[in-house]
Amino acid sequence: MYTRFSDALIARKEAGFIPVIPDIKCISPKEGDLLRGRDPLAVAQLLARAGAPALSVVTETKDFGGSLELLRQLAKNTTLPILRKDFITSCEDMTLSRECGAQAILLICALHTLDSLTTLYNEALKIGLEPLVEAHTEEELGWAGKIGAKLVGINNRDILKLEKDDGTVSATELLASHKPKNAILISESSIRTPAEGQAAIRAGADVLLIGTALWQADDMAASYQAFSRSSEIPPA
Ligand SMILES: O=P(O)(O)OC[C@@H](O)[C@@H](O)c1c[nH]c2ccccc12
Repeated sequence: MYTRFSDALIARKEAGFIPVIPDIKCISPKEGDLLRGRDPLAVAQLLARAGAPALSVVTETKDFGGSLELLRQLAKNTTLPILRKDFITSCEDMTLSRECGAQAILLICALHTLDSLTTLYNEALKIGLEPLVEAHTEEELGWAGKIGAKLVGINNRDILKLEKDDGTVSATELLASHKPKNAILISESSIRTPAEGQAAIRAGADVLLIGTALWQADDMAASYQAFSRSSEIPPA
C-alpha cells in the first residue's frame, strides 16, 4: 500500500492522535551516540507498531552518523512513508532521495535564497517528492508561504549551529501564527516532554517531529505513545 507522507499525518490526526514523526537519527551533535547499540531498522519497526504514521531519517553522515544506505534499508523494511532529512542543495540530491525510497525531503530555508528554494521546491514536486520547508525565523516562514508550501516545519533549534544550541518549543509558540494558510505545520527539535509537545500543538502545530527524547527514553514505544496522546490538551 502506498501512502503519501502528508496523507499519513492527516489520517493519524483524524484518528484522534497527535501525529508524531519519529526521527531516525544515529548521532546527535549535542548529545552524542543515540543508537547505543540498537538497530535502527528494528527501532523503526517498533515505532511503526506503536502507531507512527511516517518516519524521518537523518542521512547526513559526518555529524549525524546517517547514510543513504540507512534510508534504503528503512524503505525496504517498513511500509511507512519516509522523509529524508539532510542538507539538500541540488536536484541530483533529490533524484537520489527518490531512488533510495524517500517520499518526502527536507528543504532548509537557511541554506538557500528564495530563488534556489523555489527551484528545488518545484523540482521536488515534479519528481513526486513532497518537500517539507523548514524555517527558523518569521522571514523564512514568509518564504514558505510565497512558495505555497503545504508542509512547513518550524525548527526550534538553529540548524546552522548544528543543533548545538538549546532550542525550546517557545520558538514554535512565537512563530506558529505566521504559518502559511492551509499548510500542515510541523514543530521540530528539542521537544523533550509530552507537555512540551502539547504546548507546540496548542500554539498551532499540527504535527511533532521528535528524535532525541525518544532515543533517550527508557521505553521508546511507551514514550512514543505518551507524545501521541492528545487527550490532555484542555479545550480552548
Ligand atoms: O533530536 P531532536 O531534538 O528531537 O530533533 C529532531 C530533528 O528535528 C532534528 O534532528 C533536525 C531538524 N532539522 C534537521 C536538519 C538536518 C539534520 C537534523 C535535523
